[in-house]
Amino acid sequence: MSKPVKAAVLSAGSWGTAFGMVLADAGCEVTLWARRPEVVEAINSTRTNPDYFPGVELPENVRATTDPAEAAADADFTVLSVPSQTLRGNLAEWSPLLAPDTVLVSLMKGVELGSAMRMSEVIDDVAKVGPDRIAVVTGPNLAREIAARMPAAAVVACTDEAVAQRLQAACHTPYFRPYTNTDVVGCELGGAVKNVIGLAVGIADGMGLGDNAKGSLITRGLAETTRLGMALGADPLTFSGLAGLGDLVATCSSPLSRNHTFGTNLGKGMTLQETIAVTKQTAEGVKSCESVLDLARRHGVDMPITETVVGIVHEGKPPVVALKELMSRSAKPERR
Ligand SMILES: NC(=O)C1=CN([C@@H]2O[C@H](COP(=O)(O)OP(=O)(O)OC[C@H]3O[C@@H](n4cnc5c(N)ncnc54)[C@H](O)[C@@H]3O)[C@@H](O)[C@H]2O)C=CC1
Ligand SMILES: O=C(CO)COP(=O)(O)O
Repeated sequence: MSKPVKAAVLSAGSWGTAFGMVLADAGCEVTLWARRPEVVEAINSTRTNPDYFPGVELPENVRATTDPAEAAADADFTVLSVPSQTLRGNLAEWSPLLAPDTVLVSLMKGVELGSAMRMSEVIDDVAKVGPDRIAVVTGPNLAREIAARMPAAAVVACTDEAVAQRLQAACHTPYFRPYTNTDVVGCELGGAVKNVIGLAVGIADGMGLGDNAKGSLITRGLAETTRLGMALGADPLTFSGLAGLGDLVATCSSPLSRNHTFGTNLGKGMTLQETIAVTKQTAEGVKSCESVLDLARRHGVDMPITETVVGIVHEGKPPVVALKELMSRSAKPERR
């Protein structure tokens, strides 16, 4: 019998815990790293992570530790699931602990502030493992639904297709169907920018602008995501796949999405501080809207919806004023 695949998942937040369950259900031996001892204790003694998924039983082959070295030892896959803006610091600490041939897997959907790097670029910058040992999991994967083993498809992307196939096999379950893709740039941008568009749609929903507005924002949001992707060398077809349209539709239609909910609260008139105070988990678009806009400007790409979100979230622009500005931009052909 062949040895079971080992996976370390750093850390045990919402998506880390749910994806750890997927890996375990697919037959991997999974070790979750959590910062807080009480989370580790709960996982190991009650088989639940009550802060994130109360009442959901974790599979037998998931255990937890507060020691990142213990989690990372011998791992075939080292899955990274921290907020995008803390990844660089976290990985700098973890890099010396990584198993020699481990594949680093990013679950994160963000762009780093300051450097405007995608998560796989930050990983390579810090861990220096090369793109063939860095993979990305993305797509319409709201963690709470996955933890309830509700069906979803996903994309596992790596420049080395054989590595993507190994990861695909390691996370394929009856309820989680991963497809491979070698367009890492497109897959990561799809995930990061959909959080920004999710904020925009949430704001529109909060303002009561209706479903035509939602359909328009989703479509024009995808258009600006595709423009950015093409400027960065992505395959435009990636954006009509799970990492693009699929994820965008799930986020923009679900009350489970933190980005969508964050936007809805702003659109209803909450201040930024009030909205941050009621948001318990990571809403990546709040910070990444600025880094996505930075990336777009570096490449001369026009992203009006992203710019509007930055105006509302970071510059205190009232949503009604931002909407008026967005609608009164000069008329254009749909494709250019
Ligand atoms: N929750 C979801 O449905 C999905 C989330 N994602 C992405 O996964 C990534 C992680 O998000 P979630 O798990 O949802 O967020 P979360 O807020 O539920 O969990 C974040 C985890 O990181 C830990 N953490 C926070 N600050 C840290 C620091 N400074 N150092 C080390 N650990 C720290 C927290 O303790 C927590 O375990 C994000 O990039 C998100 O966009 C992607 C797909 C689905
Ligand atoms: O990325 C996600 C679903 O695929 C989760 O979206 P939120 O981060 O907005 O909750």
